[in-house]
Amino acid sequence: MASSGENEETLLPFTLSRFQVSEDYGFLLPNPLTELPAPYGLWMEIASSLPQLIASRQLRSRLHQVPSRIPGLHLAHLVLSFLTMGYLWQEGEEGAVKVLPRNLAVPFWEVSQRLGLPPILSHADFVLANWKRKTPGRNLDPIISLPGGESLRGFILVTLLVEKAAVPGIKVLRSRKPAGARVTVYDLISLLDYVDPAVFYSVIRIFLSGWRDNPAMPHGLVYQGVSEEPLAYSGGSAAQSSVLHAFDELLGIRHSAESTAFLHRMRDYMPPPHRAFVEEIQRAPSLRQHVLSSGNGKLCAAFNQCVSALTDFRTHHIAIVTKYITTPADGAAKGTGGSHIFRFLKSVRDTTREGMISA
Ligand code: HEM
Repeated sequence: MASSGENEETLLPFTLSRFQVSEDYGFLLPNPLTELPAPYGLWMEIASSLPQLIASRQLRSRLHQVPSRIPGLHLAHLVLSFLTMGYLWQEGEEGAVKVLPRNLAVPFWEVSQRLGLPPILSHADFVLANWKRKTPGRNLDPIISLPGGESLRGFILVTLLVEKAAVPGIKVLRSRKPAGARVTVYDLISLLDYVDPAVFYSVIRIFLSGWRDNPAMPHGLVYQGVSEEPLAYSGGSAAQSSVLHAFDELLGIRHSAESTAFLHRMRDYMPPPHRAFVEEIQRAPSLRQHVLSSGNGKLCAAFNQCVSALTDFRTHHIAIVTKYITTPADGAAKGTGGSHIFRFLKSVRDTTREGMISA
């Protein structure tokens, strides 16, 4: 079923409301709000004393105290990204639209600019910002869902638990002290058994698809009111998670030029502070070099254990991708990010293994 945002736009009637012109108030904003919701209270408080603050020359110092972070932006991006994916893929791959309407595109673009995130659903939305406790201290649930039922919930939560399980490892990166807890990523990934491969392939994969290197949207997407030229962005993928990027950099893993180009492009989909974290580790003095030059056997063994765990994770992940993409697709593998996935995943796994220090 072909439905185009452009056609719908040309059919719209010439009504006042379409142009935000009121029947009763004309160009005036009807019934303007007089209070901002709680997080913006400080702006309101300062604004209501503007003449006094200017007269006493205190305005600048007061404004310097206002936090630059606008609360709620992550939730806004999460919501708009899910709405956008729903809008795009409502009719499946064959019925994708070419234009994102202005009322979604403009706020999504503005919120994305503020956060330094791309205007598409990324791992940062799908997983990092998309969790809540069902009851305080109890089970977790995604905040927003797409079609896919319990399989979608399982997929989001398992990926989230992998992020959580990596926390001791991330702390080591910062403090350089031993973690004291071993990441049980395999056990977590086994929980993917709750995700039905057929549902993943035919439903979840579609809603995570982007509009770059995607035959269903070869020309990208026009963000109406933002750009007349179509824009191309990759879909959501855990390749955008900072965890593996950080561990790769710490252990000095060097992937092939092609894989590195893809993985570095995925860094553009990370929240900028997380990208900066990964880059900081990349710039730090080489741990591998330190271990090598120490001549300490125990240190070498510990280092190799880390590389081996990372290799095993990637081997396990290849088996998962076979189960969830190759098998349901009957051999015609397509990546959620549109890469030649097996060549890529195996190359990344093999170059990880090559990071071992030989005795
Ligand atoms: C149903 C489960 C899963 C499927 C079908 C799947 C699929 C894929 C695919 C197709 C790629 C290639 C890049 C792309 O096309 O975007 C990829 C990459 C990646 N995935 Fe998954 N994935 C799954 C679960 C997970 C989980 C739970 C994690 C853990 C956080 C994860 C971590 C990664 C990472 C880190 C990469 C980048 C390649 C690497 O660094 O080895 N994936 N995945």
